[in-house]
Amino acid sequence: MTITAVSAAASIEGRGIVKTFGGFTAVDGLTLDIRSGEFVSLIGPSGCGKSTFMLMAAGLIPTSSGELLVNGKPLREPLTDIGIVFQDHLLLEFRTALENVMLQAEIRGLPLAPAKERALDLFKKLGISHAVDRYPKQLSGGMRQRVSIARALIHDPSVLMMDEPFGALDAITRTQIRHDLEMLWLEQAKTVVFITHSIDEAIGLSDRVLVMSPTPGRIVDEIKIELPRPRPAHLGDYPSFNAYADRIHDAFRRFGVIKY
Ligand SMILES: Nc1ncnc2c1ncn2[C@@H]1O[C@H](COP(=O)(O)OP(=O)(O)OP(=O)(O)O)[C@@H](O)[C@H]1O
Repeated sequence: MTITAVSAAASIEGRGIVKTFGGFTAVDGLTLDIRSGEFVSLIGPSGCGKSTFMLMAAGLIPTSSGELLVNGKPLREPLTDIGIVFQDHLLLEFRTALENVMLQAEIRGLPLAPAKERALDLFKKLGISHAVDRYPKQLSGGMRQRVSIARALIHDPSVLMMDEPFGALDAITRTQIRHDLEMLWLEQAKTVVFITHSIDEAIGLSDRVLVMSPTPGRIVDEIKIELPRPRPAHLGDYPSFNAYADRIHDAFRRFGVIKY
């Protein structure tokens, strides 16, 4: 099985990023460095500007001030070398799982035979080979998100952005899909920006967790996660997991997001 060569993973830097909508400041002076090939989670309360940051970092909406650099170059237009997974799978109901993934290849004008080979390989690695010819309504929520991940990776992008991709899934499915994503990332070495409300998910997946304040969003803590990979389903097996989780809870307590 051949897989298209892995493109170099991109670095993303934000320097004093501010985003206002009318008179409302959604993101306020966000500074961060996401290194090439790093898995970084942004965790923060609802409405703190996580998705807004992601859309800016993807070049889909402009910053109000501050600068975003991708591979050291100012970001001036939408990134194309990127795959995005949202909480909603956004699959076309009239296309099969494989056809949904191939749509990305078709739109990008990729040679279809190698793209199909890569799609089938991704389906296999994501444990959904049996579902290639099924339509979205014939898939479980977890399977649909796996198809969304395959669609985001079919063109071998250097950045994968994921906005609460597992937010609508049950806890058991989340535990397995988290592992599958980690294994895929270990193999494919993309830069991943992962937005989540889940402390387990952030610690279970990330090299670094960036904790955001309530609105207007700023980074208030940065936690390097030094747990071996692949990480277990039960993260509490590591005493340091509890220390990382406490630190995130403490940040939210400081800002009154958690009151007990
Ligand atoms: N296009 C827009 N126009 C006006 N306000 C907006 C717009 N987009 C986002 N906002 C506001 O900016 C703030 C941040 O929104 P954003 O969706 O980035 O938060 P979030 O942290 O991703 O939230 P959640 O975790 O609930 O998804 C919110 O108050 C939201 O209402």
